[in-house]
Amino acid sequence: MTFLTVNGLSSKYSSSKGPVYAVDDVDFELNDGESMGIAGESACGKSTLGLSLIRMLSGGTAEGKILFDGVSILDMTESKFDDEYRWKKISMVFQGAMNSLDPVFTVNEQFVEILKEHSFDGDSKKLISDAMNSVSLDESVLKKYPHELSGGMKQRVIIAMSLLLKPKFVIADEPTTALDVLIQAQIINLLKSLKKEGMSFMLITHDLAVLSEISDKIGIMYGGQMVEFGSSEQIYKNPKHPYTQGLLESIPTLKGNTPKYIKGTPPSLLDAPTQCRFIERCPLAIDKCKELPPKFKTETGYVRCWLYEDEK
Ligand SMILES: Nc1ncnc2c1ncn2[C@@H]1O[C@H](COP(=O)(O)OP(=O)(O)OP(=O)(O)O)[C@@H](O)[C@H]1O
Repeated sequence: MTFLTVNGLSSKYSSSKGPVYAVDDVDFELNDGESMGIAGESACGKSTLGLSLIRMLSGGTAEGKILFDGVSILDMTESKFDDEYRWKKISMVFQGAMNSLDPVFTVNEQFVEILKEHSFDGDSKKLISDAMNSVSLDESVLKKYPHELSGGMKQRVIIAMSLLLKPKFVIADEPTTALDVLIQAQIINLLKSLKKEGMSFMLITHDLAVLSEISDKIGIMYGGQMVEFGSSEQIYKNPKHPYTQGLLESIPTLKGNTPKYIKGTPPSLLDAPTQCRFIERCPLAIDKCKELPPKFKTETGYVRCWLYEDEK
């Protein structure tokens, strides 16, 4: 069963230079138990997509359709969304959040504070203990202050906080960035085991290699658009968009192949898209690319590239 349907999602910020088109006309679907990876270069709209889903765009607005278990969450009042959805059904691990744990409170005090904010009046000890267990942290950690924890432990605490109210869907924005590779692997394994228990993730990262482990589906973002969406198997084995191909070729391999890089820089998001966003950097660009490509259907999703027009 599909639990998340996103259709024509566009999110804008206002800035002194005019609107920033951070997410433009994004579509995707996720079924129960499925997880999704979002990859793309810096500033291509990945975090904005996640923030749109949890309705936490500061200084921004989102339009389009987001159906969560069949209910349109963009049409709902803020108080209904806050009471029933945010943190309870959909939660988010914010980018760099492990550095924002409050240094003067113990881990337990920070958990209790979250529950207070949600006016939780049930068995808070059990809820906190469940969250700690789900991230394999010993309960002795609850008495510690953030400075007494390693980076990996802090990140687990942050993930435990996002799981506290037992959400179905967790958006994890760069949860492994700034961690060493062994700790990165631990965090990915943790997400994998939570996924086995039925939780769905949206894992946002620059790093396509990290996604392969837990994503059933992958969305590749470029210049605010999801330029390709499909099953992770298809994206890895048969990437269609020249940007996806370039991104995959830029992953270093142990075989010693020199990783390629994509020349040039991404477009400014201050201009609304009128042509293919990748045209300036695309080795396969044709005249038609001066028109904005629609989403062409692929075996498992879609690609925004004129090269696939005839495969409609
Ligand atoms: N609050 C804001 N106000 C104005 N512009 C913003 C705001 N937040 C983000 N942006 C702009 O929106 C665009 C997309 O940013 P976003 O953080 O979503 O990208 P990202 O792909 O997550 O980047 P990174 O990988 O570096 O985290 C960028 O141009 C950014 O400068």
